[in-house]
Formats: sequence, structure tokens, C-alpha cells
Amino acid sequence: MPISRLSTLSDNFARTLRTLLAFDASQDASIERATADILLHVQEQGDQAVLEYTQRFDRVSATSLAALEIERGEWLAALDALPAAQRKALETAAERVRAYHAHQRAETWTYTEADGTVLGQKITPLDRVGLYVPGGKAAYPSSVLMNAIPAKVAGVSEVIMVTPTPDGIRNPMVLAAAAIGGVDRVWGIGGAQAVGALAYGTQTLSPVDKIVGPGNAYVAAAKRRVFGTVGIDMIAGPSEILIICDGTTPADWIAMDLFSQAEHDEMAQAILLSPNASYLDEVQAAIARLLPSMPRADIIRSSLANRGALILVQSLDEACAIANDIAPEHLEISTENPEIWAEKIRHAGAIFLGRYSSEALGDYCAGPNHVLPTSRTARFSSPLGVYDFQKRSSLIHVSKAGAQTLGQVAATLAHGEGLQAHAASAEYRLNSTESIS
Ligand SMILES: NC(=O)c1ccc[n+]([C@@H]2O[C@H](COP(=O)([O-])OP(=O)(O)OC[C@H]3O[C@@H](n4cnc5c(N)ncnc54)[C@H](O)[C@@H]3O)[C@@H](O)[C@H]2O)c1
Ligand SMILES: N[C@H](CO)Cc1c[nH]c[nH+]1
Ligand SMILES: [Zn+2]
Repeated sequence: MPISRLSTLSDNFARTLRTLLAFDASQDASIERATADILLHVQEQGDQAVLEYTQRFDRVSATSLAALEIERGEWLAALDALPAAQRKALETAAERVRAYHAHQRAETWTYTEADGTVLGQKITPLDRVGLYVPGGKAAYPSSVLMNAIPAKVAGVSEVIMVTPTPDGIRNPMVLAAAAIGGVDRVWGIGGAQAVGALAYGTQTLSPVDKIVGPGNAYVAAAKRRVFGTVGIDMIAGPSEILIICDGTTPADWIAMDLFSQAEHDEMAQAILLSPNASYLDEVQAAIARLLPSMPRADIIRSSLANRGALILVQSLDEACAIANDIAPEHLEISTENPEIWAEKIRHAGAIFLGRYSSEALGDYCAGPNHVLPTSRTARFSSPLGVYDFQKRSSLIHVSKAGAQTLGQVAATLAHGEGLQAHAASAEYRLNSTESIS
């Protein structure tokens, strides 16, 4: 099974690791060109461009964009028809995701100074957001919940979901999840054209204020490009898993954890760090043995061959340092006393502690969000959360007494900046004889 074996002791380790990580799919030149082209056409031609790209990439035969809206009746019917076990699992996951995200809700706050001046921060939910739910190579009902629930917990009034329907096939579990998650409208469109439609609006689809959600390299590149016209949450591209293992977790478990992210996409990245060379041999053997039975073996094989690695480290301390450099989307710490190592981790989208916390549980139902920063952006980005759907406005209510002290400070600074109107605006209120409060 071709997967790179690296050792931190080899001379070229740092360079090899960089090459392995360097590939940022959303920056790939051909993907960038194609995405720019698609966005331009959507901006210029609206509905017609979205329709044509959807026909081309998703092989959908609709003749108007309006025909690609999936009506609420269809989601409710999908929910009703869902096998009981699937419905229960979706509802359980939704409940856990809601409970977790309720902790993130920020509230408006104020405080009052001695002279009666009130300062604070007002929290307002966004008006209208677009959720991108991927659907090219797999259907993601779980991503519907992960996107929609924090938006609704934040109080967003209009939640518009887009998701591709390859060959025109509408996934019933995705539609049922839209009903459970409280989505307002659903469109069967995907890729860069869907991001463009949400950002610029078309004749049929009104623009949104912010686009959130994960997607493939085209989606990630499109989100990067429309940022500024709309807000975006982060770059959540092809999935990544980094595992630190002390060598005592069953090798099959770790092999399957690597597969679990590799199976998303040929561009997904799965890496194992261990100080135990014979354990890396065991995991490699487990990969070779288990892979042929996986339905998505081809995707897993490409992902592991192109972007995967089993890396021999000198110590778990060194593994933590490498993890911080990689800043993975998901980090599993599969060791004794994982808390000790977790304390040393500064950059990771989500940290899974202990041998029983498989990353797959976080993907579906642990509660925290599975929309996470990829491509090393965990150095500065956070998981999708309620905070992505809330914005803050500063509140400033200066009392008459406060205007006397603040007015002097402001006027002095304004004169220093040579901005006389600013100074005068503050000074008018000094020792004012006006009786207004
Ligand atoms: N980071 C996260 O939180 C997270 C969560 C779930 C999934 N993911 C990732 O999301 C991705 C989902 O990818 P997907 O492909 O299954 O679905 P997707 O919905 O992201 O992409 C499908 C769309 O890509 C476009 N496309 C495909 N080939 C194209 C081409 N040659 N030119 C232009 N456009 C093209 C099409 O419009 C198609 O509708 C995976 O990489 C997965 O790892 C990430
Ligand atoms: N691992 C993905 C985030 O990178 C999320 C997901 C959804 N379904 C399965 N996995
Ligand atoms: Zn996953």
C-alpha cells in the first residue's frame, strides 16, 4: 500500500513534510482559474449561468433555476418517509448539536461608569445567510445540522441552503435534516456557481449576507473570492486528520480513523505520528488488509498515496510540536493521559482526546461543530459556531458629565491629528449651557 513513511531524523524531513502539506487545494492555479471564470459568468448572467454550470457539472436536466428550488413539502415528505432509526439518529444528533451550541450564544452587555456614561456591545443576528452543504462525492445530512443549528440558535431569520444534487438525485436524509435543522429554503445547486449565486444574487435567488459551510476545492476557492461582497466563515476545504498515537491503540482502529477522513476526497489528508516504529508497521499492515473491503477504496487509496504519511517521531513532545506546525482540522490524541499532550496543542480545529474519541463521533453527534478550518488555517480560525451568525455593534451613551472629561481628551487628540472638526465637535459639548440631557 503506497503511503509515505517518514522519520523526523531524516535529513530532508522538514522539506518533505512541507511538500506534503504545501498543496493548498483552494490555491491550485487551474482550480483558481476555473472558479474565477464561473463566478464572473454568474455575476454577469445570473440564473442562466448557474443553470448551465449545474447541468454541466451535476448532470441535472432542469430548464430554469426556479425548478432547482426544493420545496418545503418535499423535505417534510422526506422526513416522514425516513426509516425510524435514521430519523431518530438525526434528531439525537440535532439535539446534541443544539445543546452544545447554546453555550456559545453571546448576549448584549453594558456597564455604567461613575459619571453615568453607559458603554456596551449589542449583539444582533445576521439577517440572511447561505449554507453550503457539500454533495458531490457524498451526501452530508450531518453538515446540514452543523450549519443550520448554530444559525438558528443565533436567531438568523432567513437560512438559505444550497447543495448539489448530482444526476438530479435529491438525497432524502439531507432534505429531512433541512426540516429538522430549521432551514428556510433549499436549492439543489452546488460548486462555485452556487457560491456565486448566493454572493451576487441572480434573477431568482436574492443575495445573502454571509456564506458558511465546507466544500471541495472549487467551493473553498469561490468563498475566498466572494469574501468582501459577503462574509464567509473560514476556509473549510478537503478534510484532514492528524493522529498522535503512543502505539498502544489497536492498529485497526487507527487505520480506520485515517480512512474515515481519506474517504471524503482524493485531496483529503490523513497523517499518523508515533514514536513507535513497529507500531507504524502494524498500522501500515492494517491499512493494506482493511482497504480492499472499503466501498470507497479508490478515493482512500489516492488520498493516502498523495497526501497521507506515517511519521516516526522521537517523542510525543516532538509529535505535539509537529501537530502545532501542521495545525490540522482534526487532531486525535490516542495515548495514555491525553490531557497532558492536549495542553501542548495550540493549533487544531478540533482535539479528540483518548482512544475512544474517534473523530467520526465528532463528525456526527458529539455536539461540537464539524465545520472546521483546514489547510493550516486553524492557526487563526475557529470551528463554525453561533458567533459566526451574530455580529456586534458598540454602544456608547455619554452622560453630560462624561462629555466634559472625554471631550477634553478627544479634543486634545483631535488637535494633535490636525482634525479641527473632530476637536470642535467634542468642545461644543464642554461646559455646555444647554439644558438637554
Ligand atoms: N472541513 C469541513 O468541515 C468539511 C465537512 C464536510 C465535508 N468536507 C469536505 O467537503 C468536500 C466535499 O466535496 P464534494 O466534491 O463531495 O462536494 P461539493 O459539494 O463540495 O462539490 C461538488 C461541486 O463541485 C463542483 N465541481 C466538481 N468538479 C468540478 C470541475 N471540474 N470544475 C468546476 N466545478 C466542479 C460541481 O459544481 C459540484 O456541484 C470534501 O473535500 C470533504 O472533505 C469538509
Ligand atoms: N469530516 C468532515 C469534516 O471534515 C465532516 C463529515 C460529515 N460527514 C462525515 N464527515
Ligand atoms: Zn468526516
